[in-house]
Amino acid sequence: MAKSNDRSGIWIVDDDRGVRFVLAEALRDAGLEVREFEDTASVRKALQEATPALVITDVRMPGEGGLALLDELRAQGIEPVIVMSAYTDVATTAAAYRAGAVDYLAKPFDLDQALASVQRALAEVPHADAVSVAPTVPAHALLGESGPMREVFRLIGRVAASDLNVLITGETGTGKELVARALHEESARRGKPFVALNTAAIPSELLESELFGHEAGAFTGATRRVAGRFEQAEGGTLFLDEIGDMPLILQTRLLRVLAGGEFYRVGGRELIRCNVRIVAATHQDLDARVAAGQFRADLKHRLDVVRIELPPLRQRRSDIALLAQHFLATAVQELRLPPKRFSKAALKAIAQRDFPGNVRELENLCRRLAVIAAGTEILPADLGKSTDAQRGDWTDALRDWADRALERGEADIHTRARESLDRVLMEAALAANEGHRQHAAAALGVGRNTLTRKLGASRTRRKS
Ligand SMILES: Nc1ncnc2c1ncn2[C@@H]1O[C@H](COP(=O)(O)OP(=O)(O)OP(=O)(O)O)[C@@H](O)[C@H]1O
Repeated sequence: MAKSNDRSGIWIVDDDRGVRFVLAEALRDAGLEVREFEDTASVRKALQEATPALVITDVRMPGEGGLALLDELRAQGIEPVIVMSAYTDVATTAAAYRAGAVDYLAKPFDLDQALASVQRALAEVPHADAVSVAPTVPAHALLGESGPMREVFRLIGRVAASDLNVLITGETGTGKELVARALHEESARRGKPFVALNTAAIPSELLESELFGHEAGAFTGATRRVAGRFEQAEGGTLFLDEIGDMPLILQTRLLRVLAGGEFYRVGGRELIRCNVRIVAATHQDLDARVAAGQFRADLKHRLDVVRIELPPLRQRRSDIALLAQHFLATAVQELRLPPKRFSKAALKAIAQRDFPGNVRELENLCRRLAVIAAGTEILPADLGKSTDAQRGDWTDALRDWADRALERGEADIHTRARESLDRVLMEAALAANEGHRQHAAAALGVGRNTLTRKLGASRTRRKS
């Protein structure tokens, strides 16, 4: 068959179906054409008929690995190639760049980071018009009919067009990132990048280079110049999530950049001017952190020009039915399940629940119901099943937590999970034994010293 000269589409090569799916969905959401491959053999076959605009490949796969494919692609003049891998050792990374990769995504990666990398790479492709590149991920609908949400919509409408910095506050899962995207989409910056960075998920020693980029040779392993989030967001909006957790030293650096509108890359000498709107978010009480000396008052003033407070879901129960129906329909469609709907009684029962994890928790519940409810109509009894499943098997909740933490690339997941496990067990045992340590230790089947040591560790950590 004749091979077309058009370079079209992004080809994703990974034996892990989950990674392929998530990445492909994100790229399609951004308006890009995507093909998925589970091994290099199927890529070689497809190359006989078509030429991709860009290839994103995993390194280690059963059979032939991604680096061999890179050689082959280079021989055919097919560039750029982005490599992704869970192996971030210097040898693998260096081998990928030597073989001609333009970027290296360390798994688990942040989807915004992957998208930014793809867009940078596509900008280099000679016939890039063969691929439709949407500059931003389209905003997902921010739903709500309750009084508090109407107030949020009104505020978004009022401040979006201004270039004022916005601080969004609210408990976890209340939709802070969605509000930030809505602010961007409703502003004149729409069409320019929306770049999100969770400052709490990045080790503090990497945060500076993540924000401002670095030059080749700036530190060990910095083999080439990398643009930071500020540069990636040029002309658009930079969303700094969990700003309350930003280390003080970086708060100082950020403040200087916001005040002066210019910065240096790490290890760089060229002063870079930036035009970026900052939207920050936090689930913490920023005023309390300022009072405690953990957050700079002057930085807070810069960020907190307009404040949007997202109420927890339990304070806007009238939104629950609308959201639940939306999430159920979306889950059914995504998972390709037969259509399902809530009975009136089930919707009423859901609306009466408290959701400590807010909209995200409701979304997870609806996804679970989409899978486990037997009939086409979800009944109150199905909710019971879902709760029992959660209560009976806490590993489901742990799994949800781990999935989320991994997706966000958070650090020290294992340590934090162990600490939570210890804390929950100890608190439960102490409560059940009226605070009597010896009895609590005996009930848990651990020694008293172990209990005391762990209690001490958990207290210190919570204070810090
Ligand atoms: N009003 C809403 N309408 C539709 N979906 C929503 C709404 N609010 C939140 N969601 C969905 O709930 C999930 C959590 O929202 P989001 O990530 O914006 O919360 P967040 O407050 O930024 O959470 P965190 O503080 O944990 O980062 C997302 O999947 C989002 O799409």
